[in-house]
Amino acid sequence: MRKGKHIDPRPELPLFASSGSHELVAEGVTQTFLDEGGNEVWALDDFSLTVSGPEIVGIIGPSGCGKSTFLRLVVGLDEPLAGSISFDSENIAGPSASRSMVFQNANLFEWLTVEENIAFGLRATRTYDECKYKIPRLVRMMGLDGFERSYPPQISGGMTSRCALARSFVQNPALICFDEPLSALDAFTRAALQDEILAMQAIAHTSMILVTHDIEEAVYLCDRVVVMTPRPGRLQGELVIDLPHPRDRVSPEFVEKRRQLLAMLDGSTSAPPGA
Ligand SMILES: Nc1ncnc2c1ncn2[C@@H]1O[C@H](COP(=O)(O)OP(=O)(O)OP(=O)(O)O)[C@@H](O)[C@H]1O
Repeated sequence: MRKGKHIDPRPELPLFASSGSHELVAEGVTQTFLDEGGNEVWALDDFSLTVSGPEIVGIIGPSGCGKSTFLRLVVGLDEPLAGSISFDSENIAGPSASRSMVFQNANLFEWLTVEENIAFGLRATRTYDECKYKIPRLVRMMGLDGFERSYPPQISGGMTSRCALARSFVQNPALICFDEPLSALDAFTRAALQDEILAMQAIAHTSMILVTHDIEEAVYLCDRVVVMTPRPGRLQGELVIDLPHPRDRVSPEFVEKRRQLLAMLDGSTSAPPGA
């Protein structure tokens, strides 16, 4: 057999092995910070959210209402001041390979190549040797062939996002948190990456939480969208997006969901906090 980077070295081993039956339960989550002047900033207040199974849940809300704060709590980078967050009935006490995050700026390590970035989580958890067969597959799935040995400054914004997406999937997470992952991309690349996310989710059965400011992106990708109030972030409302995939962005049903979300967001920004 001819050897080369396009040959799958371990075709018998699974790339993803999620049962898709996971559950995140956040109840009454409250978080505060101290600003530079030592004043208390009330970021989240009594915020609750449940994400069950392989669904994509969008979170939208005014700037500063605590969306990123919530994602950091879910992936275990911070602890809530009050309330609880559990994943598969276990209290979240820190980061775990079962919950990954894709940041707005991709956060690739500039001193590592594309394939080393994708492999980073495997090395960190000492599972590289048994799981390195995934790297060429993820490279191919994400259209990064030929750029495996490139460094982040040498690749385009779209490739950077693809690399971050591949990295988020490498440890077979049950839940991925996306914090405005596509906001820096042009409309064409963004639309392509939205389809990549849907394709990966269909294969991996991953639960996803997507923070976005883009109403159309929320309607295109999500099974339901929660709308938050201005800071301190609370639940303002929720909209189920029960349109079949692939979604047609100009269909009357799609446009109507977009209108409903916009109306909810308008209500969120015009209502006084706590109303
Ligand atoms: N580490 C921190 N120290 C101090 N204040 C913080 C910290 N992290 C967040 N905040 C504050 O908490 C509030 C919520 O921030 P967060 O980033 O979660 O909002 P967001 O909804 O994600 O905003 P955006 O949509 O603009 O990204 C903001 O007022 C922010 O300044």
